[in-house]
Amino acid sequence: MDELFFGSCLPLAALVATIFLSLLFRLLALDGKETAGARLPPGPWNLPVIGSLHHLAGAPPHRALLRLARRHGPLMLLRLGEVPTVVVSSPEAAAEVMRTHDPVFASRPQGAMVDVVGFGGKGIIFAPYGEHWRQMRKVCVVELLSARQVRRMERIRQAEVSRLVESAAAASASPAAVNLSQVLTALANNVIARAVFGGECRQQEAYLRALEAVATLAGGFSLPDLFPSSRLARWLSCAARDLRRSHARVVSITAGIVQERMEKRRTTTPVADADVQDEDLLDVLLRLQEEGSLTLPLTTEIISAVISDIFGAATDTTASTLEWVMAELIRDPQAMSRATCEIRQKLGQGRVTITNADLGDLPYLRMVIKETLRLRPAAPLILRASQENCRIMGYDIPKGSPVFINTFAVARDPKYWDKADEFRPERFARSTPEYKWTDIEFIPFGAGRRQCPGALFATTTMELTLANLLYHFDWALPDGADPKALDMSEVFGLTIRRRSNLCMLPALHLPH
Ligand code: HEM
Repeated sequence: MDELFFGSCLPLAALVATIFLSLLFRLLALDGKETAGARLPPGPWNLPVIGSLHHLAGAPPHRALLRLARRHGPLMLLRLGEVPTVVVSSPEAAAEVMRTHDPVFASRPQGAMVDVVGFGGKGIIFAPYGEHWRQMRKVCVVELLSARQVRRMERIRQAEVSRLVESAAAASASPAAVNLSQVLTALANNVIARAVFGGECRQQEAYLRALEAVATLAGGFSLPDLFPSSRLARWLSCAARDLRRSHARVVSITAGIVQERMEKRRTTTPVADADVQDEDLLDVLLRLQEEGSLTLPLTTEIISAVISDIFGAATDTTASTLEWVMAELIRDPQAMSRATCEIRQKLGQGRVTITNADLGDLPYLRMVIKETLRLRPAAPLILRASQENCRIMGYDIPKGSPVFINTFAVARDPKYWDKADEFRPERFARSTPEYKWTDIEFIPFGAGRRQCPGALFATTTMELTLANLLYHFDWALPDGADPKALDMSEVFGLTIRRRSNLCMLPALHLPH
């Protein structure tokens, strides 16, 4: 169990020993009382104090939980520290949680770290299911991330992808490899930053750095979340302190950006229709605030929280998926060749600019993205919490239980997926070329009321980027390295990233 897991600055053994006595009696007392008479899901054996945590050692949590599910079943109860946590690992169990009982599980777990990252529920991702969440969800779906808004962002995507193509073209003239991990992260950051702030935000770099610090600290399980009743755990945890500090920086930078924009809006001529067309997402939120048309007032604090949530949800997920796509393709020359031929044949020779409108009929490219999302879901553990007592698959789930939906396990269920561990984009040939994301065995964007509202935004960016990378370049690993030996290990954080940077050599494709 590594530091990332606990986000703490003291070794695990010392911490566990220190808090052991203060928790042991309370835990033993609770175990019997709260679950009397209930038929709880099965799970692995527990140790005092740390509960089931030792079962998660040695592998990223989504993989360790899949291993446990194969032994204990699709609905498990684990005790993570002192928190009884339900883990869902099959399409059937996911359907019960995210469809049949969706409203019961439409909240996210609360906790010391989540409260900080989630702006105390004022944003959208960690907002409890209720009026505020409903309103912000509507604002996201109708105003910020609608199909119309995604189309309007075309210019931004184009500009950022062109920048990426230019830098890869420059690299192709030298022996240097392109660090795809870096450039794809920059691309995802810039697309979302320009969508939210427009083109002229001075603090963008500082903001992204502060957000990255928060994401690093918030990834994994932290002592305060594992031992919520222990003041000692809170006191000992550096992660919580560091997180609060980094988060305060995000809040202060966002407040500065919002304040500056409010000033600018006050001093410029009122909105005409043409201006509305040019609004970035911050403008949209400030316009809604000025109009005062929402049921609950849209405070500046809420605007800051929603903006940070969109950044947090959009950047690493998109970048890491693109990285994995390129890594999977380089390891599978047949798939790489098929995807590349498809796009080159479809677009013909000599195209400088490729737009999303050009990508209407590229079924294989979409299959590649879908298969990558299945094998490498950016957010493999979806967090929910039960709002009332509920029965799932014949087991009792007590009110307030955190629930992890392991989308990674769901997308590897052998009942639904043949040779589930292999990268085989063709398996998606059976479905429509549209992204419907309705099959419960394939839920990289979640399902139900809390399903990702940014799926269209993400897939549009990923398709355009990938199409450009494959149309303009042939790719290889540096120094003639064997693609099969490429390091594919993962780091578990807020998203699943590659442990090592993905560096590849682009060769500019010159049509014959
Ligand atoms: C490959 C890219 C992405 C993946 C894999 C992904 C995945 C997810 C998942 C699994 C959830 C939780 C869903 C649930 O509870 O059922 C989620 C929530 C969310 N995502 Fe995404 N996402 C991606 C990109 C984006 C983008 C680009 C945006 C915005 C521009 C976005 C905005 C959000 C928001 C606001 C939520 C919270 C929704 C709520 O709680 O009501 N995501 N995403």
